[in-house]
Amino acid sequence: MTLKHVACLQMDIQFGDVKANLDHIKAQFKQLSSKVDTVILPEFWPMGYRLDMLADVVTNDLLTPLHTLAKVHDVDIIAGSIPTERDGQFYNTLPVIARTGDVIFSYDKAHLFRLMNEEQYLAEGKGKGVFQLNGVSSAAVICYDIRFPEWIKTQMLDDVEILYVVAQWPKQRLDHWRTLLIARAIENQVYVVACNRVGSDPNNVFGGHSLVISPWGEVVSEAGNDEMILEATLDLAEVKRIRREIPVYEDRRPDLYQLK
Ligand SMILES: O=C(O)CCC(=O)C(=O)O
Repeated sequence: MTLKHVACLQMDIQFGDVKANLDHIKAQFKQLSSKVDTVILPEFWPMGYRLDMLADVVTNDLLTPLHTLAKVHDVDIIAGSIPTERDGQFYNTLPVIARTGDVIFSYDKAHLFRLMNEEQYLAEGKGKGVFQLNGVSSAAVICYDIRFPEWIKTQMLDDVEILYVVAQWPKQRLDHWRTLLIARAIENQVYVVACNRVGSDPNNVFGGHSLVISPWGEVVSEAGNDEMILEATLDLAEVKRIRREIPVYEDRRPDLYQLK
């Protein structure tokens, strides 16, 4: 299968209101076109950056309704992120839910964003975000992670063709968002599918501009500042074509790279 049709749910997130956010997502799934095979949600969609609520939010069963949405709509879901708790610590966790309803993978945000106090509430993830989805080698990271090209490259070396990014990226640094995402697409020759939120919370205004970028760095589709569903078709044959044209993976010189 070389064609994929993705949909980013660029939504506003009600601060601390898990039920309202889940209801909104359920309503948005009813608006998807019949072509969509993969849906992407934003970071921390259950409650936004209401980090003092983590202990309360983790008591909600958020996966069961997502399993149902995946099965009923016959789509895979890159489920933004939700808070999880393990061994007495909270994580910013991105679950991947297959259309069968199974959680096939989950990734914990590796780089915690001090500007939003994440390090005071959350533990750092330790594993890569690489998984297979319907035979396509894919990766997923969360927001601030895109500022670390060596982290992204580490994952792309597993033959990744699509990089999913889920975010709550503030409007005031929207130029960084676009530039970093386009650079990650060009330097890794991958499709980038990035879902941001809109709206505001007591501390930030969020920038929207969810993006789908080709492995050549062209913007395939871009949202504005409003709530919307951003749909786009990816032709994965392009990844192989571009890697043949400019063989950056073969031309790498890891013997020269000292990143410690
Ligand atoms: O890196 C940035 O400017 C934004 C990062 C961010 O908002 C986050 O990781 O939640």
